Amino acid sequence: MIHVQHLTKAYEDLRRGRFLAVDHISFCVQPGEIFGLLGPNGAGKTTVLRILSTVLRPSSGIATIDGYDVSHEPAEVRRRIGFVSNNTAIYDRMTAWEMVGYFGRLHGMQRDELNDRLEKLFSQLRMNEFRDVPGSKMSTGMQQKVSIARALVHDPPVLIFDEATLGLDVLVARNLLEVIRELREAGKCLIFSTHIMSEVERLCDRIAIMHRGRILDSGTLDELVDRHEEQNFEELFFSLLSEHETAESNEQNLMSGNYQTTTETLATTEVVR
Ligand SMILES: Nc1ncnc2c1ncn2[C@@H]1O[C@H](COP(=O)(O)OP(=O)(O)OP(=O)(O)O)[C@@H](O)[C@H]1O
Repeated sequence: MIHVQHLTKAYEDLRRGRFLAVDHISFCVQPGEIFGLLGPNGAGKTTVLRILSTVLRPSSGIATIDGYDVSHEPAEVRRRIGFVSNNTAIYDRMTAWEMVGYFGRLHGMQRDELNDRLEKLFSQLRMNEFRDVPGSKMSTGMQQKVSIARALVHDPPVLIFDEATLGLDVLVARNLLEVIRELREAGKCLIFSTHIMSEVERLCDRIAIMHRGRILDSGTLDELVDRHEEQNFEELFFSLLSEHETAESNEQNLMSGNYQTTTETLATTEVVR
């Protein structure tokens, strides 16, 4: 359903010059699967998700959703995706019902079809008790549900969650993860970015660990832990990041003739940790 091949996004800024925010990454996600992108701030997760949702154009590489290319067929891609972030951008004066309906109309849904869909969504997401509450009076949990309903209103097969639990209290975040699991059961294809390890551990079928634009490794939780012979996921995560940083600094040192072996540098890293 989602296919990404050698995807790259280059940026330029005053401090770093030209650099790759996304550096030749590849992965696929199937229907009925939750794929987690895990990485620290600046890893490139949002950039990948913005490319998938057609907001940004890649510098090179290919990304398709249901066979449609994000660069060449953006309208077809947008019909097939829903995007949820932590920025709910709820309109103060619209009620929950009006807001989700408004997005349905933007997707070209006709009145009868839209009403049926809203009834279904509001009961599925348990939103009926606040269907007439305006945005200005909604709790954070209500706002987050509206933003999910808005992303689901046109019944897309693919859902993209970008740090969607950021800033939510524990209970609301837990409910959101529950909704995501239900969407998987309904056969949706889900991609979920976070910097919180426990979320991917609890939720994701497969995980890609991202750092400085690259996917360092990907697989199921068990595959990752086995492959790297680490005690647990946390150890594995930090050791992958530190190996990558060592390799990068060795590359730079090599240029300046100040080369250290990976083992030597890693040993130093262990002590620092
Ligand atoms: N428009 C831009 N111009 C230049 N650099 C950018 C731009 N947008 C993002 N970046 C840089 O690209 C890198 C990846 O950013 P991105 O937002 O994708 O990371 P992230 O993994 O989502 O992290 P975060 O959780 O902090 O958003 C970062 O180094 C960021 O500073």
